[in-house]
Amino acid sequence: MRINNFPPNPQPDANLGLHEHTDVIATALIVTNEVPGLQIFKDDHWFNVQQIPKQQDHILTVYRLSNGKYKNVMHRVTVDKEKQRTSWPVFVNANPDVVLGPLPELISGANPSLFKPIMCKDFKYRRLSRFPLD
Ligand SMILES: O=C(O)CCC(=O)C(=O)O
Ligand SMILES: [Fe+2]
Repeated sequence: MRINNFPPNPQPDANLGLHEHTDVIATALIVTNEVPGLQIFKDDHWFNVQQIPKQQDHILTVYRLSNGKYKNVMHRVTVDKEKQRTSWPVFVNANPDVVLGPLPELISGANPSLFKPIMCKDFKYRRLSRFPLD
């Protein structure tokens, strides 16, 4: 779990709390203090994620498992002009000793594998170290 704190900022040109990124892990459950700010990138636009009271946002990082069909969600956080925003993302990691690769049932002659299998711990290390991946 991580705790993010985004103090308010009235300056419109300094309103980015967390730069655009994708998460490394399998799933992130994000609990917030219900101050909006999370945005996702889709079709060349940033969209505000609607806050559903007492619910969690769900970001799935299944790019490799789905052989590229489902993309990791690019997201960022903006800060509010007046209200402090706090979020508690709970990152659900894959088993480090499991091999991560496209699900075999998704691979065919017409849909060849885009990724080499890699141990989850090696994948996480390479992503966090910004080393190249296929
Ligand atoms: O605060 C949020 O809603 C998202 C935080 C986030 O993307 C992260 O900590 O990786
Ligand atoms: Fe994130």
